[in-house]
Order: sequence, then C-alpha cells, then structure tokens
Amino acid sequence: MITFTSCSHQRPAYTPIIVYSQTKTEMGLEITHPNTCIRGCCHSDSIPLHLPPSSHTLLHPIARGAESVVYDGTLDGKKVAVKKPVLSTSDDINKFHKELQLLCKLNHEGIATLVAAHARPPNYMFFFKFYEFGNLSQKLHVEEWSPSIDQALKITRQLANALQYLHNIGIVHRDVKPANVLLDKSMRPHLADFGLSEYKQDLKKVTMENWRSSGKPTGGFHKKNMVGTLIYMAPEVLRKEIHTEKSDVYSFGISINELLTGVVPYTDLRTEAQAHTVLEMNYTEQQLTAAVVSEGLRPALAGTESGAPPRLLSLIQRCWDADSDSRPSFDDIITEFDLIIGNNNSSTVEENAVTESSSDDSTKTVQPFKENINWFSQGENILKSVYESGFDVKSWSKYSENSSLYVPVLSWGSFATCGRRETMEDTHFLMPRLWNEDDIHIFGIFDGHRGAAAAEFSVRAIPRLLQTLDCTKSPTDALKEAFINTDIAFRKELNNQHKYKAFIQKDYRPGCTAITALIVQNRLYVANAGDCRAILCRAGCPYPLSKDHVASCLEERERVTSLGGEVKWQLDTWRVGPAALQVTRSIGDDDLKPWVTAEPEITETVLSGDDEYLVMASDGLWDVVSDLEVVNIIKNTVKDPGMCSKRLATEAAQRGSNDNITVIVVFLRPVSTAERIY
Ligand SMILES: Nc1ncnc2c1ncn2[C@@H]1O[C@H](COP(=O)(O)OP(=O)(O)OP(=O)(O)O)[C@@H](O)[C@H]1O
Ligand SMILES: [Mn+2]
Ligand SMILES: [Mn+2]
Repeated sequence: MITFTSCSHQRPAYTPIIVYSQTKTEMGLEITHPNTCIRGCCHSDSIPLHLPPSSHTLLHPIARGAESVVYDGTLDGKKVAVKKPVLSTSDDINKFHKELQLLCKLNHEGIATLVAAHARPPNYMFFFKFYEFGNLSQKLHVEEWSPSIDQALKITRQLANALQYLHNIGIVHRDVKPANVLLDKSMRPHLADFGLSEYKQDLKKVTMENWRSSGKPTGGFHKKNMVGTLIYMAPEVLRKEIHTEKSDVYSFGISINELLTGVVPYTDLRTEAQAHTVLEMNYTEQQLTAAVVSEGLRPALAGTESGAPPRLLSLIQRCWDADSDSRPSFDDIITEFDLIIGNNNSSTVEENAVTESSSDDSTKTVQPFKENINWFSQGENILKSVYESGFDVKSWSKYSENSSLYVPVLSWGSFATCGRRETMEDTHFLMPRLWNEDDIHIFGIFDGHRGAAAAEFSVRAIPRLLQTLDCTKSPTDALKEAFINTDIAFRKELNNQHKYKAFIQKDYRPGCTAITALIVQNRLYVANAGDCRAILCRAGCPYPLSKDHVASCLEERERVTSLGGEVKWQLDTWRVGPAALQVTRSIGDDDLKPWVTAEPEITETVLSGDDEYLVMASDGLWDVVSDLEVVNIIKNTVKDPGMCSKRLATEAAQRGSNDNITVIVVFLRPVSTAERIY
C-alpha cells in the first residue's frame, strides 16, 4: 500500500515582508523600493520604474512612429515626452524590457535622458526630458533650418561624443539618423531611440537568431536585420552581413553630411551626375542598394562653400568608407575633430576679415533694372485685391471636436522637371501644417499653358487665400472660392498690364490647370480644374480622386456648348474656342471665359487606416503612366515620398513624356523601418 505523505503546500511559517521605502531622484521624483519592472529584470538606483497614476498626464501626441506614439505630457508638474510603445505581441513586451534595461544604464548629456518609466501592466511608458526643438530631420527639412557652420560643427562634435560614450560601454545604436537626434533650446543634440540598439557581444547572436527564425535569408530575415533606414545603412548591413559598431560610424558620416548640405541623401541632382549606369535618377530599392554596395555610390559630399573645413569633408568620406575596418572609431573621430575645430576657429577670423574688406566694394554694385513682371509676387499680393480691409487668421481645427477621429500621419515629397521642354510652366506648393495646426495640410500643382504666368501667380495666390479664410466656410466652399478669386484676380492683373504696359503682347492669354488636396483631420478634399490628376492608394489599390476636364469628355463638351462656347474636332481631338484649348477648366485663359471655367470639381473622402498614400501629378505623368502602374512603381521604390515622386517623374520621362512633369507624393501613415525596405 502506498501512503502519501502530505507535502506541505501551506504557507511558510512566516511571510517575507516587502519593505516599501522611498528615496528621491535628482529631479525630485520619488522612487518607491523595490524599484524594478514587473518582471524584476529592470533595475535602477536613480530612475523610478513605476509611478503612481496621479504623478503624470499625457497631453497631445507629438509623433506617431511605426512602433510607438510619443506624447507631450507632465510628470510631477514638469514637461516631459512620453513614449508609449505599441505592444501587441510578447516579442514587443520583451523588446520594451530590453530597451528599458539599456536606457537605465545610459547617462550622458549627448543622449536623450530617461527620467522615469512605468513598466507594469497595463501601462508601459518611457518618460524622457522634453527636447523643445524636435528632431534634426524635421528641423532641416520641414522648418528648412540652415545651421551656421559653427552650429553644425558643435552638433557634430556632441553627437560624436555621445556615440563614443555608447561604443565605450559596449552598445551599438544601429539607427543613427537625423530623425533620431533631438535638439534642446540651445540647439544641443541628444541621441534618442534605442529601439534597435544591441550590446556588441550580442550582435552576432541576434543576427543568427533572426536568420534561424526565418529559415532562409529572405523575407523575415531581411526585415529583422536590415534595421535602420535604408539610406543611412552601411554596405555591410545592406549585404546582410553582421552589424558592427563601425556601421554606426557610416550612418554618422551620412547624417553629418546631410546636416552640412541640408539635402536628404541621394536626392541632390549633383549625385546623379556622379552616379552612372543603372541609376540615372531611377532609384528602386534594389538599385540603390546595389549602387551603394558595389558601385560605392554615396550622397553628394558637402562642398567647401558650406564652410566645412576640407579636413572634415575627408573625415566624412572615411566614415562612409565601403570597408568597415578603414572607418575611424569614435575615439579617432574626436581626436581628428578637435584638430579641425582648432584650425577652423582661426580660419573663421581670417575669412571674416576678408568679407569685411570686400563688402565695401559690394555697395558700389548696382542692381540691374528688371522689366519682367514677376508673376509669383503678383500672386502673393492677391490679398490686397480680394480683401479691402483686414482679415482674421482662423482655422478649421475645431471643425470637428471629435477627438476619437482617425488622424492620418503625413510625410510628403515632390519632384518637378521640365522634361524635354525648354521651359518650365508647372508650379507646385507643399503646405503641411497650415496655421501651425497638426491636422490641416494642403498641397497643390498648377500646369501652365501659353506661358507660365498663370501657374506662377496661382501657386502663391491659392495658398494665401486659403490661409486667410473665414473659418465659418466649409473646406469645400473655401476651395471653390479660392480658385474663382484667383482666376478673377489674375485676369484683372493681366488686363491692367495690357492697358498700361506696352511690352506685353496683346494676344498674351496665359492659363493653367490646377489641382489641390486639402486634408482637415480625417477628411481629404481634392479640388480640380483641368487635367492634373490625384489618386489615393487604399489597401493597395488606386482610386481616382479627380476627373479630367478635357473637351473629349462629353459632359464637359456639353457644359461648354450650353454656355455658348464652341468646341471643334481639330487635328487629333476636341478643342475649345479659337485658341483650340484641350482643357475645359482653368485659371486664366481670359479669351475663353466663361466657357473654360475656373470652378473646380471637388471630391471629399473620409480617410481611414487603409489609406496608404496620395499621388498628385500634372498630365506629363498621367499621359504615359497609368494609375495602376503608379501603385506598382511605388511598391518597389524606397519608401521616401521624395524618392517616390522622383522615381515616377523619371519613369514618365523615360517613357517619352514630352511635357513638364510634376509629382507630389503624400504618405498617409507612418512607414515602419521594415516597410521602408520592403
Ligand atoms: N524627448 C523628446 N522630446 C521631444 N520630442 C521627442 C522626444 N522623444 C521623441 N520625440 C519625437 O518623437 C519622434 C519619435 O521618437 P522615437 O524615434 O524615439 O520613436 P520611434 O517610435 O522609435 O520612431 P521611429 O519610427 O523613428 O522608429 C522623434 O523623432 C521626435 O520628433
Ligand atoms: Mn525614431
Ligand atoms: Mn525606432
């Protein structure tokens, strides 16, 4: 017989008592001990790892990344940035703990300071010091900040210090790029975003694990390993070899060059001149990768006119050397840099002396007298002619108070080329964040004919009119009015010129087609007059957002004839009036009014998470590339809106488009690091 001795599942004789004690951090935050995350894997002596709910508030989202949302908020009354990662799988939670462990170890003024974290369910959050000036990429390319050479050198030096510190404690950042450099009020840089960082000794293991988990070196493998953003990635990373700390040196070199030139890597035309063969302004991901890896393609190096000392330029070139062993370490970079800065200070003095003496001469030079009419500035003055008295700047931001609305996350880019024509008659504008509102954006393209005057006038006039709106008008009415008022003002100005300025030809009747896309929160309004076109890519498929207004369209032909206009088949197609215009709506074309109206057709679309991007272009693109082809081309292009625009325009040029080509691409949701690659 078997007897069971009772095994004691009873409580032990005593329960260990957890002693909750409190200490204070330098910032005056209270730390409750034991100070660990829920799992007990993250520790810190100085950073609280769990917080009472009353200690913090989240205010507004300031950035929605692919893997997290960053809010501004407060912690014990002080302004902070709160990074809330999107945690959907257990992998994501492991990643959070890993990032937190790492952040707890960091303490350097060149690195974004973690002041607290909350690492217990249901909330996982990082609290960082708030850096008022946002990230360096935004500063350079959205605000178009151009730093003085001294500012650029200071930022370079401080960033190098931060990376030297990281490498010395054995950490590789793996995502060095201007978007991960935050600026404080004094324009000092702080390296952020340790989401991809690893300890040097783990790099090999991490690579192998990812390799094994995906079975073969494609698909998942690439996605996990090709970290960072493509254009900042070192050749060895692009070749899917193991990352080293020298891969950070490469990304640092590319980033510093971007700081000096103000140009997004590979978008400068000068680069194309250097890049031969396959590239020819035609970057698919594979081609860019191949060119970087095997042809040694690099962004156009900053010129000495940027004020950068030649030794710094050669240092950048060594940083982006194809052979990682030939790249300097951050110890080397700092040593070299101090020599450079030492020299630069003395040369600045000399240069100043030179400029001062030469400035005497420049006062003697006389500005040449310009007779040409500047239609851009005429357009800028539109407010004077439309509003007699003052106006209020108001916005639609409170158009809908519903805070649970879907709000797209935008990034945008454009490319314009005169193609085979001798003159450029297309114009366009990008005005994200109208009135400084995060959720109102407008973009527009104007395709001029019979001269560029109407397109030049409208590109300044339309955004001006929209900026000074009466917010009681609906966006649809506002757009319509802006088109019509611009047309009236332009024709009035042209007639004035005809009357008083003899040097304008009598039969000079320029016009332009126009398309604008206005985004207000989750609504997209496309206003179109003419044959520019906009499409929306939703869940992988193209949807037209505008209809072409041309005389070959029966509806338009009937509209024109019902107003008394004449439409005739001439040469190859239907054309309007004595001027034989193909388009039936436009701004300008004074001799064809009112038949060729400036009144736009407007579509309204409610945006949702399925909406990927918007493409707007002049007919130079659409003549030779179909809606579906546009979607397919973007599918295999580097997911950067500027590059996609350029790729589409150059594709059209290659297919023989003989018109000016302007393309605007607006991504409507964040592109994750992985998506940017595949
Ligand atoms: N401490 C801060 N102060 C001010 N702005 C911040 C701060 N931290 C983050 N941001 C803003 O949020 C953006 C995203 O932050 P971060 O790069 O850490 O998030 P992420 O989700 O990893 O983004 P990514 O999509 O680049 O991987 C930054 O580029 C910056 O504009
Ligand atoms: Mn980032
Ligand atoms: Mn990240």
